[in-house]
Amino acid sequence: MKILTAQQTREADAYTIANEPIESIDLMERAATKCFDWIIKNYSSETEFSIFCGVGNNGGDGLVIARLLKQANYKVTVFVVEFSDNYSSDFKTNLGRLEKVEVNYLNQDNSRIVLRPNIVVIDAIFGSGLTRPIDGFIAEIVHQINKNEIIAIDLPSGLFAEDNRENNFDNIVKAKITLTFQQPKLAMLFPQNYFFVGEWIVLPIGLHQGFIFGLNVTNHIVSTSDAKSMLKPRAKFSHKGIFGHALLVGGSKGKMGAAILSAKACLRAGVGLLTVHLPAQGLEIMQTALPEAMCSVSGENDFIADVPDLSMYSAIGVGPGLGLEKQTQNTLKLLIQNSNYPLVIDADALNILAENKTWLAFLPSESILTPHPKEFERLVGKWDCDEERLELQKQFAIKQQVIVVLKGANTSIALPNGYVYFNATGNSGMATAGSGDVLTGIITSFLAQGYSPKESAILGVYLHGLAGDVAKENLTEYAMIASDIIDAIPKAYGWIN
Ligand SMILES: NC(=O)C1=CN([C@@H]2O[C@H](COP(=O)(O)OP(=O)(O)OC[C@H]3O[C@@H](n4cnc5c(N)ncnc54)[C@H](O)[C@@H]3O)[C@@H](O)[C@H]2O)[C@@H](O)CC1
Ligand SMILES: [K+]
Repeated sequence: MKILTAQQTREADAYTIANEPIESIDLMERAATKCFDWIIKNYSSETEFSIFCGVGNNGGDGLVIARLLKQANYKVTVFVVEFSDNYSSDFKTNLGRLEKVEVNYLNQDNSRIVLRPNIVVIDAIFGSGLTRPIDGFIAEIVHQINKNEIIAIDLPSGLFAEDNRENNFDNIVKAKITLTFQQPKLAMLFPQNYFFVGEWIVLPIGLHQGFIFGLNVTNHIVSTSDAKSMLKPRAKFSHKGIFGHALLVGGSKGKMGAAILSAKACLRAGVGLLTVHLPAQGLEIMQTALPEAMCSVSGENDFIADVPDLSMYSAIGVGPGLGLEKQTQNTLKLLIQNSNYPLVIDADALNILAENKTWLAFLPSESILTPHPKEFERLVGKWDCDEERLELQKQFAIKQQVIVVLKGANTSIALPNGYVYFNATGNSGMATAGSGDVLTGIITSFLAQGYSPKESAILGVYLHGLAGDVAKENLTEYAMIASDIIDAIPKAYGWIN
């Protein structure tokens, strides 16, 4: 699904109004009704709401929500934040439609409000029309409402939809929930903005699909239907050769577990055959833990010191538990030089690359690198904010012609053409030892099965997160461990299909 900029959203709104049988005022009614439906499902009729409305169309949404909540017998008070006397036309119309609701006007001379702590605030001061950071009396209002529980409409007021580098972070609404129209905004996907956005929920409002289809957009979010359309059916008369033969290179003394987790995930994700190349001491451990995996044994006992014959594999993943021994580093160099197709590179393999940056130029194109933020920093240096981090990620992917999977909440996947896909599955329970090894196994599995590198990265990250969500449901995000994510892969496949 495309992530439109605020400007593109305005164009899509305008195009929809011009080309569909819907008036602007009715589109507002539709959008606000979606919010109302969500609110009444999640808040009991005892709840008291104070709705803070600007005088643009975001405020117009707030007025419609006020009317609908009042009609449903909720206690509602409206505060109009008069930042201008130029009310939008749909705002005016909806102010006229509001009946039996107390309306208070706040402005430069009168910005004092008294809010009891149990009141739930609906924030409809600014949406995508914000043009400069909030200041003055509006900032004072924001500070006051931030003490209460807040549901933000479209965007938390004060947050720009894309780039907040020039913003004043003291004057932004801190929502618990953001009900956003049609698609998440880029800023909502940055960890730094979680503090303001809270959980976001997308409410489709039926913007013109043909128009959106034609837009050139670099940022995307992976939806369930995107994942579903990528997943290939398994033909009835299949044999294991059809689903590829993966090679995983990993493991060293004390770190065999990482290789096992990766190998097990690779098999669970559906590869036909798997060989693990590991140090001699790992042979018995692997064969006992995972009888389904074949083993290729390196000459050294404690670490990997040579590259096996690569001719029979359809994909290679390297890194889990690899260690940083000098001979292992040389092995990685040889692997990069000798592989004719993209590699999946993770963990210690990334750390070795960070120490030997000249090797980056020799990576097979479309190789998939899966760093967490610290590993990515070792590759590209420090950044000041999430916007800058995204820029570094894109530039790295374009320059090296690789796919960069930057792990975290909303893992982002940058492609060699500069396009970025954000993932929305997963939870904080996945911040646990071995979770990354599991991801490497899954992505390598998809590559081996014949998925393109782009599909392997996107689908791999999606399935990994979804399996994490299954595990959370069964075990809570406090108690789940990486093996649980592997065990949850079958059910996660069921959720996609
Ligand atoms: N047909 C549509 O266009 C739809 C729009 N919708 C709503 O409309 C919103 C966008 O509405 P608008 O474009 O009217 O924009 P907003 O309602 O976000 O606010 C726009 C006004 O705020 C002023 N402003 C911006 N930053 C300011 C600041 N820091 N201090 C003081 N004034 C400032 C602008 O000059 C402008 O007059 C969306 O976020 C969404 O909530 C929805 O109703 C769905 C349909
Ligand atoms: K808002």
